[in-house]
Amino acid sequence: MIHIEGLSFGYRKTRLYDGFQLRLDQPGVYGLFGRNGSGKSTLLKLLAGLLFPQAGRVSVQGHEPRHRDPRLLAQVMLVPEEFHLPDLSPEALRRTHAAFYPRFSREAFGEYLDVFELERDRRFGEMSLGQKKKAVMAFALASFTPVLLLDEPTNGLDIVGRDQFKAIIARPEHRERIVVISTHQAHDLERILGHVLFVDAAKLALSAPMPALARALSMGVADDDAALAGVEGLIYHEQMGTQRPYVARNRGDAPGSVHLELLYKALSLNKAGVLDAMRQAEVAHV
Ligand SMILES: Nc1ncnc2c1ncn2[C@@H]1O[C@H](COP(=O)(O)OP(=O)(O)OP(=O)(O)O)[C@@H](O)[C@H]1O
Repeated sequence: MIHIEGLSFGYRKTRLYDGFQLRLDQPGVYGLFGRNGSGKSTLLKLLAGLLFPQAGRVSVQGHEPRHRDPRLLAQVMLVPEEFHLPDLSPEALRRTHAAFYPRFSREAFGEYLDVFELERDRRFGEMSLGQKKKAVMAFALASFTPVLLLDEPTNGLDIVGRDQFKAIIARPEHRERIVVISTHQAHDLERILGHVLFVDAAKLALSAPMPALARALSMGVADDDAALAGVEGLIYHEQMGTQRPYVARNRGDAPGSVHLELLYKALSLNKAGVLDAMRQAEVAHV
């Protein structure tokens, strides 16, 4: 469980969070979105106890991460966007670090390394950046911490690597975890996300399960301006040649399709329109 109440945090020159609230009570895969510099990585570090709130309370699995209680550290795994690894092999990493995570599965680690096509005994110093990232993610996934925080996990992975990552995270053994993924790769990850969080202007602008978004919003591509003019409840549209991808209110009973990249742009440029559609559809948000 993750509970944040009244969080304020800023760096010397940048105020990032002010009265920020967030509650994640259910297991699932949460996509954390926001513009560059909106504070996503900072939020993950606050949850992992690497940064401390200046006001308010952050609670993860019933502990305040700032105390860095070993009982919590065994339950939370953060894979930062940039990391430094000792020059070990994946197998040596397991031998030296798995003991910190009581639920770590040696068997799953081996399977994930196989999925990622990594050799257990090859040293990190001999691996490419993407291969190192896969090795660290295989370890993090196999740790089975109840809370898993991934900062831009697919950055630096090739197309096959992204698919491998999605295939692993969608496996049933991860269903009981809270997985928070900060990403700009909205389209890439939309099939595995169950819930969307959007951070904007020091607040949580949107927190909604994917099915709720599908009930409230309709997204598609109009062939031209005339077709776009026929779309009711238009919230956002853009131009791609003659085509007009759009986000509109879903006025029917059937759930619409959710394209996270379009939603991201709609939220960035017409947040009020999206939130209004959520209110009108009476689906939970924030
Ligand atoms: N150690 C630091 N010292 C001072 N300012 C920082 C520090 N780390 C981050 N910042 C600033 O805080 C803001 C938020 O940074 P953060 O990395 O959390 O954003 P982000 O949403 O993850 O960004 P991106 O999408 O670009 O990865 C940025 O303006 C950044 O310059």
